[in-house]
Amino acid sequence: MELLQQTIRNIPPVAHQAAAAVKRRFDRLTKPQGSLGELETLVANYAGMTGEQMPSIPRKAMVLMAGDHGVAVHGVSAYPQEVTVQMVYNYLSGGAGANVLARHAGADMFIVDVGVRVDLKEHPRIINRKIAYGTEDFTRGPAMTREQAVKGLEVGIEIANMCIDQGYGLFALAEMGIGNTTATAAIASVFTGLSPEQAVGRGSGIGDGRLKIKQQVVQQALLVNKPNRGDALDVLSKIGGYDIAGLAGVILGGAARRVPTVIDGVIATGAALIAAGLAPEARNYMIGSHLSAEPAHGKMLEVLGLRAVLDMGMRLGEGTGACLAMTLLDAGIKLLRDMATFEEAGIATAEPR
Ligand SMILES: O=C(O)c1ccc[n+]([C@@H]2O[C@H](COP(=O)([O-])O)[C@@H](O)[C@H]2O)c1
Ligand SMILES: Cc1cc2nc[nH]c2cc1C
Repeated sequence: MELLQQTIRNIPPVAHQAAAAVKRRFDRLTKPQGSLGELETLVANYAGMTGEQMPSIPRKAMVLMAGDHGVAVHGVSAYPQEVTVQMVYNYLSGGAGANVLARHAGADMFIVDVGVRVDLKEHPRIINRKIAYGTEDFTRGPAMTREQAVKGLEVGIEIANMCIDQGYGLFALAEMGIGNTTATAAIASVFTGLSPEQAVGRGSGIGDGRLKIKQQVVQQALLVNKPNRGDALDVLSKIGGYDIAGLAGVILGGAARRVPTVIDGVIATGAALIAAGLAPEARNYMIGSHLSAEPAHGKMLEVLGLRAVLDMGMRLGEGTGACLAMTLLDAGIKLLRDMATFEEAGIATAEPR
């Protein structure tokens, strides 16, 4: 609890001067003013987070939190629960979508077991921080205890600190957990006011029958647990997951040391809602990536004040959208640093209006 509280207290305000300096430089570059659109905003916001007026390409860490969800017993996923652990081995061998796009973005992957249902085989690349063998079924009571939720958050903070100590300057959130879109829909319903029917989507690709069950499951979870939206730790412990807790911790740990986090899809955004509930200032260190196909995602981003930079119908999770967004941020930083100014190129500036 101490690490969590201290981390929250340490989150600094953003450096508005650095963001303003970036905007001024974009206006001096050889292009019509504002013509790089949201790419300019992305880099300016990033500069406000890090405090650098002339940011360099950051070293990138993708933190993938894997955990199982007790609610999976209700058949709310299109895939069996074993897929969580099977995909963890796929990440370790480098063959998942997450691995391909992390390599594409130049990000190193940190694969963390925070709550997978079984013991994993020894592997040099797995970071074992297992808190429990999956969450409890939250239609019958809380998914975890408050203490376990704090532990999950502190795992994320610890991993963030370890990465920052190693020189990483940007995080991408990534997760794997069969059933985690059900937990996320419940969290989304609490923080956005969407009804369970509106918040629940097809996740990994369920049909109409499972969709109906998933809606009932979320409704039941809210009825049984009565999560208090004013207490994010209450929400996380009752209807969250270890993967979500760990990711919320990464956001907080990064924010406390001015390291921004690219959020990824609907589950990572659920973690972002938890982080923002615990520390509203943490929102200033979040970067949106894509708009997931899950129906609640747009509203969740809106509540957080985040903008999705991509809208491609993606719904894989695993940090795949966050990786693509990181490549856009890199492109923006390169433009800021490498384009010529009007003065350097001897090009006439705009006519007065
Ligand atoms: O990131 C998203 O927006 C997203 C949307 C739908 C599914 N997923 C992934 O699919 C898994 C959860 O789907 P489900 O149907 O088991 O809840 C989990 O491992 C997520 O990484 C991810
Ligand atoms: C194969 C597979 C990969 C995933 N990655 C994230 N969620 C997933 C769900 C499945 C089923």
